[in-house]
Amino acid sequence: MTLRIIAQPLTAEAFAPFGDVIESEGQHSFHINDGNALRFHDVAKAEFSGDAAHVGISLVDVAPYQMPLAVTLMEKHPKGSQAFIPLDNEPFLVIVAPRGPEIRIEEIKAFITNGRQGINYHTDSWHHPLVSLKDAQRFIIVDRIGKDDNCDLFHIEPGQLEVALS
Ligand SMILES: NC(=O)N[C@@H](O)C(=O)O
Ligand code: NI
Repeated sequence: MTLRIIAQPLTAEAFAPFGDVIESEGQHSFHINDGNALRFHDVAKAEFSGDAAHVGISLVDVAPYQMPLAVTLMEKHPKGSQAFIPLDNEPFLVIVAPRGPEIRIEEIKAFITNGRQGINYHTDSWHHPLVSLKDAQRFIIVDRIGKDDNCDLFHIEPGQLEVALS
């Protein structure tokens, strides 16, 4: 029997156990550049650990996934946070699970972004690899750059879990 999870609209409150929502709504802001710009300040924290590592900024082009999404893999990064910021103003799917050594599929949560929102997974937060829904989408990634391994995987039996938009 396949468990089907319906993605819910992403909110900062619902996502708080897993990370930060990168958005201007509800954020502390102040004017800069002689009042010509409004800065939404410190909306998410980039974390990393390890000596020969740093926080880097990358770009990624993601091919769309078929929906409903068959979930067979989750991952986490124990040595740093990972942020994805969309550049195409298109909603994308965010799938997360509570912290811990194992994942119970009943506890997995799925969110759909509003197209403007980005997300920042906290260090060691279980998540599905980045899922775009329409054409190839481009994102900015802000995460730990290092030569050592920083990706724990959790495999889910095919046919156990799918995520749908409605
Ligand atoms: N590795 C990478 O850039 N991305 C994945 O960790 C992911 O969460 O999509
Ligand atoms: Ni990741």
